[in-house]
Amino acid sequence: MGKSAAPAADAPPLWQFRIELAARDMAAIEALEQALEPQAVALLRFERAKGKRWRIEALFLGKPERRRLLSLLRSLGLETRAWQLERLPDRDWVAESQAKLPSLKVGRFFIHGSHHKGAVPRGKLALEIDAGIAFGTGRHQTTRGCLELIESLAATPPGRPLDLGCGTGILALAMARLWGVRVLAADNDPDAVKVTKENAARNGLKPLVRVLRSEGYEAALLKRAAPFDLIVANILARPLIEMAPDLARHLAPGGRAILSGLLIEQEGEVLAAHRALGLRCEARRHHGDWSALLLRKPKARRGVRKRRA
Ligand SMILES: C[S@@+](CC[C@H](N)C(=O)[O-])C[C@H]1O[C@@H](n2cnc3c(N)ncnc32)[C@H](O)[C@@H]1O
Repeated sequence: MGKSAAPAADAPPLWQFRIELAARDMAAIEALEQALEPQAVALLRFERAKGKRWRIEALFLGKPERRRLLSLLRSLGLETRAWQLERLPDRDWVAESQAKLPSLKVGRFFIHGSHHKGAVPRGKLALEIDAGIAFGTGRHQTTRGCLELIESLAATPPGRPLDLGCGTGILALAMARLWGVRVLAADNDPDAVKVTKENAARNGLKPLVRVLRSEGYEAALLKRAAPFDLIVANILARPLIEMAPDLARHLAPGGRAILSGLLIEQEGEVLAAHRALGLRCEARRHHGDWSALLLRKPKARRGVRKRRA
C-alpha cells in the first residue's frame, strides 16, 4: 500500500531509500512514512514474510542526506543496520511502470491504464485508472476483494453508497459504473481527493461521483449525506475497528458495509468490533493473506404495539 508520483523529464536523478522492518514496529513504521512523505516523490510499503515484516521504499528527487535518514531511524527506535540508499538509473520509472501494468479483469470490471488502446471486452464495465500518487489500481488483493463483493450486490443497487478511503476512487467509480447511482467518495489525503476527481472526469462519471476530504466520518457534508445504505471502506484493520461505531451510526438499518485492508488473521477482531454493534457477516473474500468482508446492519425492528386496555 503506498503512493507514487511522476517526476518531470528534466528532474534531478532519483534516489531510492529502502528498509525492511518488523511488523510489530507498525507505529514507528507509520511515523517513518509520515516523516519521509513530504520530501519523497514516491512511498511504497510491501508486506513480507506473511505480514511479519514490511519493506518501505521511498523515492527522492536528488540525494537525501544519509546522516538525516540515519538520525530519523534512530529517533524512531528502528533498526538502523539493514537500510539502503542508492541512485536509480535515469529512466522514466512511472511511465515504465504504467506501460507494464497490463489491463485487468475482476469479475465484470475491466480495469486499464490510459495507455490501453484496445477495445473493452464485451459485457465488461471499463474503468480507466493509471498508477499514480493515490492507492488503488485494482491490483492489490484488498481492492480485488472489494470489487468482487460490490459485484455480488449487483442485483440490489444501493440508493446512497459511500466509498471511505477512496484512494484513486476505483471503488466509487466501480459502484457508479455498475449501478448508475450517485456515490460519495471521501479520503483524508488531499492527493487522493484530487486523483479521484480526475478519475471520475476521465471515466465520464463526474456527474455521479462527489468527492470530498474527510478524516473518517468527520466531514459535515458526509454527515449530512448519511445514512448510507452501502459503505465501502478499504482501510487498515486498526482504523476500521476504531471507526466501527461511526460506521454503525452512518449506516441505514438494513444497510451493508464492505470492509477490507485487513489480513485474514485480523478478521476475528474486526468482526468482533462490528458484531458488538449488531452487524453480522454475510460474506467474505480471501486473496493471498488479505480479507474483504460483507457486513449487514439489521433492519429496524418494528415497535411492539401496546394493546389498549
Ligand atoms: C488501501 S487505500 C484504498 C484505496 C481504494 N479504495 C482501493 O480499494 O484500492 C486506503 C485509503 O484510505 C485512506 N484513509 C486512511 N485512513 C483514513 C481515514 N481515517 N479517513 C479517510 N481516509 C482514510 C488513505 O488515504 C488511502 O487513500
